[in-house]
Amino acid sequence: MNILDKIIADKHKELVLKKLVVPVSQLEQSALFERETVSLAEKLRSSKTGIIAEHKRRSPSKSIINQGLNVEDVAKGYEDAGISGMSVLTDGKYFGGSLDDLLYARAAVKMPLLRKEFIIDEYQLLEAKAHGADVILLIAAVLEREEIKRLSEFAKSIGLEVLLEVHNEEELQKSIMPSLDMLGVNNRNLKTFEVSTDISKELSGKIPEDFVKVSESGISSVEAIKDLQQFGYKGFLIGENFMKTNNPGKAAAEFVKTLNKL
Ligand SMILES: O=P(O)(O)OC[C@@H](O)[C@@H](O)c1c[nH]c2ccccc12
Repeated sequence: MNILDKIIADKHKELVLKKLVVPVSQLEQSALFERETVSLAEKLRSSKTGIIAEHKRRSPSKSIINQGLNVEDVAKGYEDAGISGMSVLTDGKYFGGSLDDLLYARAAVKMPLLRKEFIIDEYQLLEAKAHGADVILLIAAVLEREEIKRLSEFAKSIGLEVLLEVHNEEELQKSIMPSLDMLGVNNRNLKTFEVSTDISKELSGKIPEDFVKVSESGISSVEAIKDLQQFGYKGFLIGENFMKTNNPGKAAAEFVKTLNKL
């Protein structure tokens, strides 16, 4: 079984247990459930730099990235860096994250927050909303077209934006539908962990204009961004490059500054 299949199998188990402990009614009672969300797509459309910085403690491909930071400090640092939004990994087993991370980030900042999770069920969308997310991720590699449709429409109905992630043309073609806001191309193949921005370039022309294009993973230089901007990308999801430092906010601020100068 590849890692992605393993993660999804675990997610199914985790969800059965979670639903026993926290019923939907409880999620809907969260004060955050009524919160008006902020649009990441709009921020990206109007930004010159379009950085979405991620909070990621560890990953299956790199093991430990940074375990010693406080998520609120990271969130504030990112916000002060003038980026467009933040991605918060909430998977515990493989990425060392939690819904509490999302909640603490929400309490610390106003910018759009993406719940970075392996979404397979509406319940996780209610959780995202109840913990202060503005945007959710759907991964085409693990969802059928009908599931993408159902989940994205549900997300939109509770005010969440949708970033759909693909890794190849087949995933892209099966996923295009009006209930998506942003289309992300993951430069990391989640099955083999190989990283190359070539895939973002290859797929760029096949993404319809109405979606904001996001290039995800393996980005560590401003030159790579300048290059991807030529292919129409407006958003750039960066994790490790900032998280591996002891001050991700500062690293992001310097990155944005250099990018603005180019
Ligand atoms: O740390 P990187 O290489 O900058 O990548 C960030 C982000 O794109 C990556 O964490 C990611 C992209 N899609 C995902 C899906 C699940 C988990 C993680 C991811």
